[in-house]
Amino acid sequence: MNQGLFISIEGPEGAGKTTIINLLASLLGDEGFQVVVTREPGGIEIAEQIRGVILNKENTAMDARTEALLYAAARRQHLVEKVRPSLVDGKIILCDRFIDSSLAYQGYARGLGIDEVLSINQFAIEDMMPSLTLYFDLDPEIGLDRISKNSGREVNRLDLENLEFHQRVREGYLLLTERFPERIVKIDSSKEIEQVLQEAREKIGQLITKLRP
Ligand SMILES: Nc1ncnc2c1ncn2[C@@H]1O[C@H](COP(=O)(O)OP(=O)(O)OP(=O)(O)O)[C@@H](O)[C@H]1O
Ligand SMILES: Cc1cn([C@H]2C[C@H](O)[C@@H](COP(=O)(O)O)O2)c(=O)[nH]c1=O
Repeated sequence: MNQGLFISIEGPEGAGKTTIINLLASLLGDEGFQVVVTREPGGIEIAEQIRGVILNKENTAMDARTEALLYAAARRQHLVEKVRPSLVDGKIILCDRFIDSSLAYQGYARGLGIDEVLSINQFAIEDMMPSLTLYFDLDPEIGLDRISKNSGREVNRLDLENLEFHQRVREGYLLLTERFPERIVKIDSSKEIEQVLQEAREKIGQLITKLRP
């Protein structure tokens, strides 16, 4: 039985996902909620190993379908080992990226097809979807500029794709917000961090009343 709350946070590179997740976790923790911060691909040992393979800059020969399958495999393991048990324990899970990243990056931007990528992911996740997805919308030029100034962040294989690719990622996300309006909420992440945080906290608000400690 799921008693917690599964929330995914999505958006292009540099949209502010990690920044806002950490601030949200701190806010919600102060309010007495048990919060798990995690990420995809990764979050547990096996999935972090898969992350290493996918994002390795040397792996330039990686086929798009191989890439999609590796993301789905990492997702499966992470779900089984971390997301599901945390939900059963009644925790709020803030997950930095989930299935919509695969739909936007592999399905749309790589051109594999949103429905094709959805179908391999349905095998991986069965029926485990987030109750809410916060999509941080940002012009990729601004996002790439932000991460280029963040010297602590390692550049990965996906970052090295050209601007057109990152623009398609954004288009893909925008299509997803139209397709799944009951789940995905769009937030303008070109605003100041405090404003983005406040909006994200408000969107989570209605859902967490039942978990209030
Ligand atoms: N609203 C904002 N306005 C200006 N700068 C921001 C904002 N949000 C985050 N930043 C800065 O942008 C950079 C990228 O932020 P962050 O790492 O949170 O993005 P991200 O979406 O997690 O990126 P990625 O998915 O590419 O790792 C950081 O240096 C962060 O301080
Ligand atoms: C889950 C997932 C991720 N990606 C891409 C998106 C980013 O370019 C990297 C992850 O790096 P981050 O700094 O942790 O955001 O992987 C993807 O293409 N497909 C996916 O399913």
